[in-house]
Amino acid sequence: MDKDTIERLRKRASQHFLDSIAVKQEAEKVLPEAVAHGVLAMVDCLKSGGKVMACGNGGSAADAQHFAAELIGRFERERQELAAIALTTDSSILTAVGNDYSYDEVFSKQVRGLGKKGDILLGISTSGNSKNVIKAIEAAKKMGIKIIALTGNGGGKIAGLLDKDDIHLCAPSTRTARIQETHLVLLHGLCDGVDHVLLD
Ligand SMILES: O=C(CO)[C@@H](O)[C@H](O)[C@H](O)[C@H](O)COP(=O)(O)O
Ligand SMILES: [Zn+2]
Repeated sequence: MDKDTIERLRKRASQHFLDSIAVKQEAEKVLPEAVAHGVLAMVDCLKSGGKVMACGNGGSAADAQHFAAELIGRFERERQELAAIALTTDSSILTAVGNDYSYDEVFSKQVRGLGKKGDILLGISTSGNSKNVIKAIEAAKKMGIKIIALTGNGGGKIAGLLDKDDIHLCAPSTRTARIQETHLVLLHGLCDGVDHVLLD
């Protein structure tokens, strides 16, 4: 690899760090209070025997699974297992519902099948416009399930579905990668807050 190519790639990699830092600094100005509300909602839900159901597509599916793993397993400290499930992992459910109904229904049918009043739906969509996440939110709201929505891009259509009982964490960017990177900080902030309330 010639030196010019290395330098060009080094600059691009450097710019990713700088752009990511800038979005996170903006997010830090506007989102921490909503994270605090999200933490308290989750602790209330979990202490009352509820569970957190998480869903999203692509990178956000990975985020949903990452978050469920940290609640069931652990974040930074040992504690009791917490009830969380990612709706993105059962390939038989995803393929059957996607094939027989529509991909738009893959999360909403699981919400109706598994969810109960008092649970929380953690819906993750960088655009705020993924139809299967929207339908999951609509299903959850009909069942008395509170929504914590992680979005970006101004919140997209999801922003219009939420009411004052829900929690909206909208990353201040229009770029999917930057939004995803901010979502990870938000998810770790939620984990840390839950541990703090339960353990300290
Ligand atoms: O990770 C990436 C791009 O960074 C992709 O896999 C991305 O998550 C997918 O295109 C998703 O389908 C986007 O959906 P959403 O975040 O707009 O709801
Ligand atoms: Zn990505």
